[in-house]
Amino acid sequence: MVFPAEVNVIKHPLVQHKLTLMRQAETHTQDFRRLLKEISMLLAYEVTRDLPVKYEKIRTPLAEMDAPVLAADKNMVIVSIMRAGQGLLDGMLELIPTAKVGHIGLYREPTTLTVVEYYLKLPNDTEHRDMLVVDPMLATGNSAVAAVDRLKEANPLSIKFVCLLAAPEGIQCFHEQHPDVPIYTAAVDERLDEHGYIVPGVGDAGDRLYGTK
Ligand SMILES: O=P(O)(O)OC[C@H]1O[C@H](OP(=O)(O)OP(=O)(O)O)[C@H](O)[C@@H]1O
Ligand SMILES: O=c1cc[nH]c(=O)[nH]1
Ligand SMILES: [Mg+2]
Repeated sequence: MVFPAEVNVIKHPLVQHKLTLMRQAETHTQDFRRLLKEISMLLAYEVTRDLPVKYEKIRTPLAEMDAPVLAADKNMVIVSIMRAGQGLLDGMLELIPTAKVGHIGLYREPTTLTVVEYYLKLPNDTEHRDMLVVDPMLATGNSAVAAVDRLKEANPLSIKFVCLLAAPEGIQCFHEQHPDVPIYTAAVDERLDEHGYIVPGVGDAGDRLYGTK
């Protein structure tokens, strides 16, 4: 499984407009969650551009035709990095309802920014599936690297990492460890602050999604 490293920034105006709304400090939980769901559908559209299709004979009201459908033998697994990954997962599943879902529970220890894994549950046929790993934030990159380290053990056909925002530091770290995994993001921000938060960013994605502190 070796692909060239890539960062795909989805510059579509709808994505950028919704991201701006999410960034604003006065945007409350309900709207933040709705906007992330809407953006995740648009990201899903971009990240699935190369899905294979096959042709099946169908009948419209007027004629028969060979029409494209998703090739059933190339189903996907979407893995959410909990907790904030859930905010991307929901929209993706609306667009790709046949995908199976895995969960990996990780949190960033706030002082050292190292990663603690607390949960892992994957479908048992992952080696026959293409995998999308979703988490809104790629900050230091530690969480994404730890997740993909673990998920590679399940030997999926391919892996793509999908986020809302990435910091240059996180992209570099991720590429060093996983040069074969392309990144899809709505924006690459300026930098990390001294607490490892993305600046200008959206703040703490999990807290803003679920109204915690
Ligand atoms: O690139 P990193 O520096 O590792 O930071 C990114 C991680 O931080 C956030 O999760 P958090 O640890 O806050 O957990 P939560 O989703 O449960 O809020 C975010 O959802 C990523 O998983
Ligand atoms: O800016 C950041 C960095 C890590 N996790 C977040 O939720 N936000
Ligand atoms: Mg958080």
